[in-house]
Amino acid sequence: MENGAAPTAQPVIVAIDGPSGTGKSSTSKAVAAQLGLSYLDTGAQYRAITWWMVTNGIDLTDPTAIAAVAGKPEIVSGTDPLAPTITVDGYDVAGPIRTQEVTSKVSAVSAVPEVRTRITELQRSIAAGAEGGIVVEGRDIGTTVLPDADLKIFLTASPEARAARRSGEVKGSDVAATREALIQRDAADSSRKTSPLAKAGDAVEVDTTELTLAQVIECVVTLVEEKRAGK
Ligand SMILES: Nc1ncnc2c1ncn2[C@@H]1O[C@H](COP(=O)(O)OP(=O)(O)O)[C@@H](O)[C@H]1O
Ligand SMILES: Nc1ccn([C@H]2C[C@H](O)[C@@H](COP(=O)(O)OP(=O)(O)O)O2)c(=O)n1
Repeated sequence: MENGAAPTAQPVIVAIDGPSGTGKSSTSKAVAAQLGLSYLDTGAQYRAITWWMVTNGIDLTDPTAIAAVAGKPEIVSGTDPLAPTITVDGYDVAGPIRTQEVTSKVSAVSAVPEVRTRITELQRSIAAGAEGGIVVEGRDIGTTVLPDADLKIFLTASPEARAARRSGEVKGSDVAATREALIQRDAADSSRKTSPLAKAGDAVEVDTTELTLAQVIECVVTLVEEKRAGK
């Protein structure tokens, strides 16, 4: 410190990407809570805009129809990792965005460039406004939304582990069917033209297949602390 001022923790921006069921949400929330950072679930935003389109009867087989209304819904994300929230036009959609119908349609909606431009702008403004720093999780955060993030993590896990985790959340669900649906959604998200699901060249890849959630959290917290210490 040149002028003798006490060192302060710089706001840190952490990008966590990866396919469904790799542990992005649980890890990001816990890391943010532990380190006093904000938290943003970008998948919830794509789910929210999809929910609005379904509710308003938009033809989701027609990208032009989706693009025409992409600017209409007002999506607001609350970034407290202990109580994240999401509303559309003031309506709490935390529950409705997790239905099977929304899950099966979100890849089609999120592939439309006008949707991505709109949601990406929103994500960047939330990250810029997070004074203490933020953990942002999604599919294209390290590659497109926040390419200058201080730390980028790419989580992976075998399709079997991911399907077992997801089925564990829904009573009576079929692991084989869940696995097929996950694989299909990954393929759609990875093959779209605009900012597909991809690992940034400078991201640290963590395979969580054989790790407990606590181990993944510890690993990411250590990586953030090392970054902050300038290692
Ligand atoms: N390493 C892990 N081992 C076992 N279960 C996990 C692990 N990471 C996450 N989970 C569980 O798997 C499910 C999906 O995790 P989630 O964080 O929602 O993944 P994502 O956000 O990548 O889709 C949750 O029920 C979560 O508790
Ligand atoms: N940054 C992001 C985040 C999610 N998406 C899209 C693609 C994903 O299939 C859906 C839903 O994401 P979400 O993270 O909620 O999915 P899971 O809960 O991990 O199954 O949104 C995206 O295109 N870009």
